[in-house]
Amino acid sequence: MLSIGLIGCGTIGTSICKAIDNGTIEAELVAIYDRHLDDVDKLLSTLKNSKPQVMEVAEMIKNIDLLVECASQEAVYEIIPTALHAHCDVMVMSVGAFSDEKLYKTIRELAKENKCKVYLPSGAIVGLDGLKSASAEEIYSVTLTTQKPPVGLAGAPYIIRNKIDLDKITGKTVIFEGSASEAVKEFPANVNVAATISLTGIGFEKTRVKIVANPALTRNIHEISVEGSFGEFTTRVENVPSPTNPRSSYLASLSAIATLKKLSDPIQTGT
Ligand SMILES: NC(=O)C1=CN([C@@H]2O[C@H](COP(=O)(O)OP(=O)(O)OC[C@H]3O[C@@H](n4cnc5c(N)ncnc54)[C@H](OP(=O)(O)O)[C@@H]3O)[C@@H](O)[C@H]2O)C=CC1
Ligand SMILES: O=C([O-])CC(=O)C(=O)O
Repeated sequence: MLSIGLIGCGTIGTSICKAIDNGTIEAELVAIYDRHLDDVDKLLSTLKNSKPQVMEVAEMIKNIDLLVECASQEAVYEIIPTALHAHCDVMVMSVGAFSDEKLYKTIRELAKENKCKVYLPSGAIVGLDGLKSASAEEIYSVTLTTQKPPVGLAGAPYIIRNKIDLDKITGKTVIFEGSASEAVKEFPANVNVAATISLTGIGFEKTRVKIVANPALTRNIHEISVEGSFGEFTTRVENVPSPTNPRSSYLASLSAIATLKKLSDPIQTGT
């Protein structure tokens, strides 16, 4: 059975651990870690069948087949190269880190050298299958429009640097328009999906991102519009925010669980 170690015991990490614990994912949860040890303890107390050890990455990678990152973009720098050196496969949620071309190339090369896989779930968006198919030929444009309630953008470096008072936003307001490359740096915990789209489609510079704060919403909406030699499509998802982290949509947790489930399934659907 697949042995899993997980870094980041917040919203997505907790959902994954529970899905392993209740048998939805066929795997053994061997080790977990978070920089907030009280969050680790809280999670451990909810698990009925799994008894993971609390270990930092250096120790964890000696005991697992697959390392799951659901922590932060900064964690990707710290842990993913280390795990690949140790021949562990990895699943990354903080995909925005890959806008750093040097990091992306290093991880790609390490994965090849060590015969490892790097799994990047679709996360909070729908339509990655179509984009992947379309990328077999020419794609002319890709645009992501993300709308979140103002609280779903709180804490982003762009909001803080530009002193945007989210409490004062009373109507639908465009907060940011630019490349995916800028978007994932300015909103590292809000639009990792822009990175997954960029890696699948036409890259971080050509992918356009618009971020809208909309106080009338209770859901996180992501719309993707793609034009290419295949024709064009638009997808739209209205995501329920995770109760424990309004920035992260619940679908992102489900997508991580689905990716891990797929690893033990002999039949693989979708492109
Ligand atoms: N690909 C996608 O579609 C999506 C990706 N995400 C991303 O996935 C990641 C997890 O999301 P979510 O579970 O909602 O986040 P949470 O904030 O709920 O949980 C993350 C936990 O990991 C901890 N952490 C961060 N960095 C490290 C580190 N270097 N070492 C150990 N622990 C660390 C955090 O601590 P602290 O609070 O101190 O940072 C926090 O306790 C985030 O980066 C998020 O932006 C989220 C939604 C969709
Ligand atoms: O969960 C979402 O709606 C998207 C998100 O936070 C991310 O991509 O970082």
